[in-house]
Amino acid sequence: MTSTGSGAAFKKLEITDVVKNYGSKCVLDDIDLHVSHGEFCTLVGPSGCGKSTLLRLILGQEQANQGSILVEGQPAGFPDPYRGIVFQRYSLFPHLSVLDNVLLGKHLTHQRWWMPWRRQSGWKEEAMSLLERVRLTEAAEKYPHELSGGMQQRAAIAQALIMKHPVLLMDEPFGALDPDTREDLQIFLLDIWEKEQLTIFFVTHDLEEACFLGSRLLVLSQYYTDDRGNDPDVNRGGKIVADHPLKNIAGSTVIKDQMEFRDLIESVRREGFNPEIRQHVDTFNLNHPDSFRTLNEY
Ligand SMILES: Nc1ncnc2c1ncn2[C@@H]1O[C@H](COP(=O)(O)OP(=O)(O)OP(=O)(O)O)[C@@H](O)[C@H]1O
Repeated sequence: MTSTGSGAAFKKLEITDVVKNYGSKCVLDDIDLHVSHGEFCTLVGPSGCGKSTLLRLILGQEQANQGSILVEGQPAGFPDPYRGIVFQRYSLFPHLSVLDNVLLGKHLTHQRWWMPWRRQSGWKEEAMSLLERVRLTEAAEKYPHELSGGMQQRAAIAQALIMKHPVLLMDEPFGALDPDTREDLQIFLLDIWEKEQLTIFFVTHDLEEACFLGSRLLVLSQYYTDDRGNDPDVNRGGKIVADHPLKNIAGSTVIKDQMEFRDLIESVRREGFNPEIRQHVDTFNLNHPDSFRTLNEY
């Protein structure tokens, strides 16, 4: 794609009729989705429904078999500074200090092979200010193994933020953390999302986390029916079966105790997680204005 470089304002990601197969197995079956600047999309679904695959397609790490993924109207192509990713683990290099880990992306994108490994003026200040933002100033010269899991993920977020990727993709970034650290980082991420006006695509197994963090909740599932009927042998890939606009309140977890919030979690569970309950494609509750479904021919 034609990149406008990191830090550019992002307007729209358009996914249309996307199909992804691995061999004869259909993993994603006709995905249609538009994501606009500033949305915080959380993506949930049963194991194996294709969440990480969808993230890899958006990143450009893999290519769809059919359909198109456009970023600013250009084919998503291969990974570029437009899209950054934070994984559950292993985003940090163990032999680099926290500061050097944060600076790594700068070196890789700006340095040439004939240049010595040298920080350019301003980079260190920028990295230190981000480390302050993620509350890791004291840990700047430490190595990843000297940090707790929560600190490592905060460092990984700083590593992604320094690149100013217009779209931040996060694959279970808090999945390995204890509940308190996880909630702490949820609040932290909401705060950064709001202040930096990021566009985030966040995969999680935790429905509470998805309902709490997102401005938009997407449910991807292989448990649905269509005109092919209920035959379990039908090679059914994941589809977006629900798309809910959400109202999140940055900085407050009070919403987690409210009945409406608990009800939403239960309805999401029914919509996509129970193989015994299968909606027909015609009844999907895609009630977000940027969600739509093109018709399949079976
Ligand atoms: N490179 C690959 N080659 C073959 N099959 C793959 C490959 N990557 C994923 N798959 C298969 O595609 C399906 C979807 O995998 P994916 O990891 O995207 O699901 P997921 O929803 O993220 O799962 P989980 O919630 O368990 O992490 C799985 O059946 C998986 O085995």
